[in-house]
Amino acid sequence: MSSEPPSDGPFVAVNDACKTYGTGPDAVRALAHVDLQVPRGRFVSVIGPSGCGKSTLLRLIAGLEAPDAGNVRICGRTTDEARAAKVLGFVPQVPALLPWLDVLGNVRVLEKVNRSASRSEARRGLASDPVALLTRLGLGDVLTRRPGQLSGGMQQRTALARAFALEPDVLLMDEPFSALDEFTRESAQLQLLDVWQELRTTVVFVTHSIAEAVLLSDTVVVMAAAPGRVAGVVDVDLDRPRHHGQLDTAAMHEHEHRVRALLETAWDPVSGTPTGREVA
Ligand SMILES: Nc1ncnc2c1ncn2[C@@H]1O[C@H](COP(=O)(O)OP(=O)(O)OP(=O)(O)O)[C@@H](O)[C@H]1O
Repeated sequence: MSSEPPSDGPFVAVNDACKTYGTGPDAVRALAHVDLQVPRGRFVSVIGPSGCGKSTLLRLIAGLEAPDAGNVRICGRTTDEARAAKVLGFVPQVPALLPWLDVLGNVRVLEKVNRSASRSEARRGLASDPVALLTRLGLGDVLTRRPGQLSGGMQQRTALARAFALEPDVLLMDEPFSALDEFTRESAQLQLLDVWQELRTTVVFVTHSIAEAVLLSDTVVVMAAAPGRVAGVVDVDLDRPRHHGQLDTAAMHEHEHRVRALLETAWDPVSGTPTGREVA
């Protein structure tokens, strides 16, 4: 089966997806009629208050859970078909590294079993060279260290390298930098941008950070809670390649302001509760 997407249409499409956990008075509407379209090669972030359904949305795209209504298509396929074709990669909040393997071993371990068949035939530059990939992510000096000998930032960058090395068509990331301190986080963002700029993998990235979402993304999808829904979308037309020098520019602040304004339409930042206002 070819991994090439249809020439038209989005690469990742979430169509009118609904997901409710539980029943009766305890039911939680985690997602209510959510639509999301991600074109090929785009970096899309999903941001929103705690409990608005970001992780649920990612799990639906990953095929780890099924929507109650609506559907998800990856490159025209169902999520089951996409998983069978190994076109989906996932970077969780907590990196799941194998403690008995060193950094290089952790990146190489899944290569043969998990790389999608189409990719095995056409391995591409950076992703096909684990040492080069790890070096670009700032890990060239720690290739032989085990996870227990790494900082949290190093562990997460190893997990990123492993995900990119599998050359997924779609890479899903669930707050991969949330546990890192600000300084470590900034350098991890830059290294991610550097690798992504070359590989241009289609990414859906969940974050709580407005600055991170704007810096990394082509598009920021803002979600609201109770029920989980899309409050609005902000396209980020800042030049690429991106760099931290852009963080303190008027253009960056303007985009951040638009994301924050959307967040505030559906979430009261003082009480931390949903306003209940639906956003057009
Ligand atoms: N397996 C589950 N069973 C019951 N309720 C769930 C389950 N998973 C998620 N929920 C509920 O669904 C809602 C959305 O959860 P989800 O984890 O997707 O939100 P989130 O936006 O990712 O939150 P956070 O930013 O805190 O990680 C929450 O109210 C959560 O409590």
